[in-house]
Amino acid sequence: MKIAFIGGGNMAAALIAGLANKLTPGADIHVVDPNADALARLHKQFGVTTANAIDAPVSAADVIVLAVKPQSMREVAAQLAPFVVAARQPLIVSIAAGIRGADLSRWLGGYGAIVRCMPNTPALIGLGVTGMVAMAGVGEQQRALADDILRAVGATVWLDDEAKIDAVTAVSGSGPAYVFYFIEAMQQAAAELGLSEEQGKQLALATFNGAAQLATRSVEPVSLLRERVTSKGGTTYAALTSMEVGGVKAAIVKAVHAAARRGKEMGDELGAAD
Ligand SMILES: NC(=O)C1=CN([C@@H]2O[C@H](COP(=O)(O)OP(=O)(O)OC[C@H]3O[C@@H](n4cnc5c(N)ncnc54)[C@H](OP(=O)(O)O)[C@@H]3O)[C@@H](O)[C@H]2O)C=CC1
Ligand SMILES: O=C(O)[C@@H]1CCC=N1
Repeated sequence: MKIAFIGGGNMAAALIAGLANKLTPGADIHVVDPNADALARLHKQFGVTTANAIDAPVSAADVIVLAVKPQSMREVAAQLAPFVVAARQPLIVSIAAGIRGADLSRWLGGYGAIVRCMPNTPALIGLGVTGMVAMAGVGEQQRALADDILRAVGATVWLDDEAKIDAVTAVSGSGPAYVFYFIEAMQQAAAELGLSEEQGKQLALATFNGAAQLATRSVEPVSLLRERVTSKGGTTYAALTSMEVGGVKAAIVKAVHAAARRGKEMGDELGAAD
């Protein structure tokens, strides 16, 4: 299977790391990006072929992954349109936040074989999760192909309604950043309490890994697992009370809503009719 990536930045690199020489040989992955350093790194690491502008190997691809910034998508789609027409019905996979399938299809000259995906960066180590929705022009085989690609880098969750992808973006697309933010806060507190940087890192990361695994493997709700840590009048109670007083949970819920709103807003702004 030949896969072309338009855009070879952070998220493309995470996906390529999971796919190259696993689902398909590195040499069957072609990456287009104006940034020569990014291309050199990807070529060296994974053996992918590269180009600084859309070229013939893109037309030869079975799957074209659009991994540029949402703000670049319209221009890139216009550049890509003649190559898609020349090709044999490739599957287009867009990972851009906000960009709606109908807008992308219009920019591609009415091309409809588009799957809209929202992966996340743990794809880099095969532990990603991707929300996906197929546009009406996607056949069963292409839908299965999209699923194979994203399952090579983690789990997939199919949606029946494209509007829900803004929620996926807010929860799991952006989600790793919230987790890293929480880990940073734990590490800062560890340092303030006199632990070394290394000790704080080890304790915070092992706690996140352990708690996430416990929650994943447990049949019980996460709230019950939380209660089991919280002894009456004890240390966890003191911490959680402080978080409640500080409005931490409400702030997190509000933040996730802000991300979802931003996704919709980007769709409105960037997809506005020509
Ligand atoms: N980062 C994440 O966690 C996630 C990102 N996404 C989505 O993935 C997409 C890419 O994000 P991310 O990887 O973070 O962004 P990056 O900025 O890291 O990557 C985008 C890349 O596209 C390149 N580029 C710009 N214009 C073109 C062009 N005309 N043709 C080919 N390549 C071009 C950029 O080059 P240059 O830097 O020189 O402009 C850059 O290397 C976005 O749409 C984002 O919404 C989705 C899920 C998660
Ligand atoms: O921040 C963003 O817009 C992208 C989409 C999800 C994660 N990063």
